[in-house]
Amino acid sequence: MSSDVVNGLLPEQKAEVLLEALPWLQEFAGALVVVKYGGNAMIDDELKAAFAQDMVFLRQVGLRPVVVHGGGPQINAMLERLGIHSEFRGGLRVTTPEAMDVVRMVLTGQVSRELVGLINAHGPHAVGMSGEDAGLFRAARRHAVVDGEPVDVGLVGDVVQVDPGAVRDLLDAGRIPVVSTVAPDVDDPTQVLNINADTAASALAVALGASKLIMLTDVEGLYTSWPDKDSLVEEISAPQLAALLPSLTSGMVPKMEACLRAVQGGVPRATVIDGRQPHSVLLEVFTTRGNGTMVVPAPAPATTDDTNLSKDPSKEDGA
Ligand SMILES: Nc1ncnc2c1ncn2[C@@H]1O[C@H](COP(=O)(O)OP(=O)(O)O)[C@@H](O)[C@H]1O
Ligand SMILES: CC(=O)N[C@@H](CCC(=O)OP(=O)(O)O)C(=O)O
Repeated sequence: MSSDVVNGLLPEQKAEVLLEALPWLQEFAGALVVVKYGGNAMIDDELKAAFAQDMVFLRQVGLRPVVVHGGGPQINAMLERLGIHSEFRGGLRVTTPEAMDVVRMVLTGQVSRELVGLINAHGPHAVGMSGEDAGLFRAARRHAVVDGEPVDVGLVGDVVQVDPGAVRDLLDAGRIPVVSTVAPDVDDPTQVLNINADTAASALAVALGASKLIMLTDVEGLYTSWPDKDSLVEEISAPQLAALLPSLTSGMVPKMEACLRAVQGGVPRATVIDGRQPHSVLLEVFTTRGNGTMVVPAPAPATTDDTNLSKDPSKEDGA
């Protein structure tokens, strides 16, 4: 809502907007929330600045946000500039040693710096750190799975150890940690691996015992039969998601796998939201309807129509 729109509201309407946040402020007081900011949702400067404002807002009202960022499109752009070929298999970048240098440079040296700067425009809140810092992550080489078959994707890892001590120290000092997802290989710490940011955010959320994992992407949420717009899912339980996973494709595979792992690891909810909407995080945390797709541990209590995961517009209209 622009300030013009807000100024156009009656005082009682302004109060109503603020009051809608009250139960959520109470529920999330002190809550640790891991927010994964995908490169595809870093569309323009205004949107990135709005995201930074949201992080400061969360911190200022007593939550403890931890940012884990991606940067896939930004890595693509740099690889292209340098004339290095790159492709994705099963949602993961095939990472050669040459590409790995670029991944590390772009994530830690470019995207992290930009987000830290945008947050710190509001005060000395953000501190950037890589998965390499203070033993935060250790990773093991992983394969992608394409058509049920394992595929070698090079220097790509999955987080197998998390030492969240440094992140906790920063949170305890009132800071906002901003994490980039490069990690040493557990079998050869001199080798760094490229970690999909969804995967890393999930591992960190579990290790920190986060109250919530929020994933910002460039789509409204999970569609059960992509790209059928009527198949957008509002809420899905871990068992339902586990059954759906083999049918998912491209970037949704690591993203929904990450949500599932987070919830199975004890995070009470993981949401995928549309980062193209300015202030999508504030809307997700502090409004009653929220937005996007929420993954929860157990199926919601049965309703008259408990087979349909999709939003039913007729119900939204109160019909
Ligand atoms: N079932 C699905 N539901 C929603 N999006 C899907 C689905 N299958 C594929 N996609 C694609 O996945 C993209 C999000 O994944 P990705 O590009 O990796 O995002 P990010 O950069 O935010 O991690 C969407 O823009 C959409 O094009
Ligand atoms: C292994 C792998 O695919 N790593 C990702 C890391 C960045 C990322 O995950 O960025 P988004 O969240 O913007 O997609 C990559 O190289 O693009």
